[in-house]
Amino acid sequence: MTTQLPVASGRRTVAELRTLLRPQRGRMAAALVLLVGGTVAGLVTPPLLGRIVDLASNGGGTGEIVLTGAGLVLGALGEAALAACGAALLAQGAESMLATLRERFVDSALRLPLEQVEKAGAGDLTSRVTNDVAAIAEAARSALPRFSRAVLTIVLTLGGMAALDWRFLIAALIAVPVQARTVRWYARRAGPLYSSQRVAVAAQQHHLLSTIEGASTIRAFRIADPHAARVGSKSQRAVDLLLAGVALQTRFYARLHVAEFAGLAAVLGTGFFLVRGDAVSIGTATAAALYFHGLFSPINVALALVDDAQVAASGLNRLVGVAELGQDSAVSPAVPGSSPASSSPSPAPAATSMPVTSPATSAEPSPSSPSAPTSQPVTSAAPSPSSPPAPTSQPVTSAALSPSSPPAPTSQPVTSAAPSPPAEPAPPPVMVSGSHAVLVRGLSFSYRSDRKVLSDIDLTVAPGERVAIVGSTGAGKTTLAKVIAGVHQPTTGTVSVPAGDVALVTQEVHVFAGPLAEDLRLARPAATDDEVRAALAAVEALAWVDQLPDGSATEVGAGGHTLTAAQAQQLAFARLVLADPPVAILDEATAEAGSAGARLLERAAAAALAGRAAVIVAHRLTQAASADRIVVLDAGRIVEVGDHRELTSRPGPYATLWEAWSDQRPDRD
Ligand SMILES: Nc1ncnc2c1ncn2[C@@H]1O[C@H](COP(=O)(O)OP(=O)(O)OP(=O)(O)O)[C@@H](O)[C@H]1O
Repeated sequence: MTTQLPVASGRRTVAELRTLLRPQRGRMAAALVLLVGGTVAGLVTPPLLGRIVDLASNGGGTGEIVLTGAGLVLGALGEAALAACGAALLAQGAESMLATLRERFVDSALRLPLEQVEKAGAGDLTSRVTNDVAAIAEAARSALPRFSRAVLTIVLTLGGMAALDWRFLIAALIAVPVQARTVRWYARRAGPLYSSQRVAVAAQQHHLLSTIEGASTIRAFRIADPHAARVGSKSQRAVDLLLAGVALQTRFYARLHVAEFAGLAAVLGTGFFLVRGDAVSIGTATAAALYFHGLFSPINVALALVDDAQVAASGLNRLVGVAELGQDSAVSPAVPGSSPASSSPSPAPAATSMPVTSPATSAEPSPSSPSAPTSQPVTSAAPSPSSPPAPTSQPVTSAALSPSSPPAPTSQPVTSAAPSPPAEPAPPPVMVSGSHAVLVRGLSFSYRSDRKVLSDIDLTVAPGERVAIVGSTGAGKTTLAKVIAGVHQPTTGTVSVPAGDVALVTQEVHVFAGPLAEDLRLARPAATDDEVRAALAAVEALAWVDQLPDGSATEVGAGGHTLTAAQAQQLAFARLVLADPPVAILDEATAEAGSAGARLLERAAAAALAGRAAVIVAHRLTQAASADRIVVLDAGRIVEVGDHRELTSRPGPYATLWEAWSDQRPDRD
């Protein structure tokens, strides 16, 4: 089930617009002055035409008529020039505001908790950056200048009518109640309709995208028909709502025409009686009728643009919704305990002395472990609520390594990760005996409330230690890796990665479009050419990279040189080398390739992991055999811990897995 990303309220959006408007104030004020000037220049036309009527009916001189005609031409030219400049300035200002909002949206979207994006589906974000931005851009470019001019024309024309004779203004205002009712009637229906249109289009795009992305799976399982039917029903819903919008607009215009008829009849009738009573000349009555007729177009434009405004406003609310959400989540890592990799939905224990004497199944480092933590006791104080926010580390390492990497956690040495509100007293310091790279305490995790996927996990990984997680399919290996990496938040318990960044490398490696070296620099933008080459050499990729048409400058990714899955995986390892995080999580990173390729990738992984703590989800048990420690998971619980020699020397779950795997292995390496 998908959960749409949030939509901001109208009030929040207006507040956001006000902030965006601040730097554009000068430009917008100049635009307003120009537009008012243009409108006033246009409003001289009806009185001048009325004057020509009077001159003609009273037998005035040709010279005077020509002079009035010249005034008409000047008025038209002035109107055109001033209005064009004003509209251009207004559009520029609006575009600049939109550009800023778009940048903030992208920035926020990249910081969103992955879980939230996954729940909302890719279509939601995509439709916000495509359809919504297009609707707002269109409104900013064309609707806003037209709307501003229309409103100015209406206001100033009504003033012009009053100047001719106040009774013309009263007659013209007869149309207003009908128009006001029409607008209210329309706005009540249009808002919800456009919102549901956007939701329907987002759902349609989401299903379309996921169907295209999963095309090979759909074909393999022969489930094309139900998928096509699902896309069809989503499309039908979007079409129905779009047609409902067209029907609504038609009824809207029909009502407006009634208002126009009533208003014009009233103005002409008033003119007739005023001329008969010698209160005004025929020319003045003509000017009043022309003024009122001149209102048709701007009133229709302004009211019709209510339509565009509704569409743009609903798009704007959706953009601001994400922009604000991203700000919230960007801020949250600074709050003690709320960073992805150091989170705790439940309050941390008051004080814990570690290492805790662990039961046989607790995955503490064994004393014989080659990289056991130092025995020097380290007191690490959990940040108190009043302490300054922990500095957030660059999100570059994790984000660049895998599309499913989480935002980087805080780099503060947080061992206790209670999300205590500021009002609560500071949690007492947690005593940690020995340093650690990853500390998992009492962790449980559920995707759905009715089923625990992980239960009572305690795991400590020492700096530089390599821990392999093994277990049968569905045991919870990937889930544990993702929780440690911060992709998922623990349901209960704590995960802390005190040393700073953690990088997740999965087998779904994304190669970003662009030169290969730039792809690697996503992990470390400041990396020199030599560092990039050294990283490639470390993972044994330099030889084939040098053979590419333009070496490391070769365009790769979508539309560029196609890389094999193994090459893409090597690039992911090279990014890991460049990012140089103290902790790396590998999830089946070498499971893709065939046997020879797998050995190459295993060497690349080993090189990339050198010197850092690693949690490796091991499907090939050779990965487990070479690890410092092996953690065996079964149905979400740790059932066995030890190194390969230890675990194969006695009967147990790992020995059984090893035996079964050794029997199947064709190469027995
Ligand atoms: N996104 C999800 N939503 C709901 N349940 C899930 C989700 N991902 C995994 N699960 C369930 O959680 C359990 C553990 O899955 P997980 O992928 O962590 O196991 P695994 O040991 O990595 O398995 P495998 O070796 O097949 O990858 C399984 O029962 C799986 O069906």
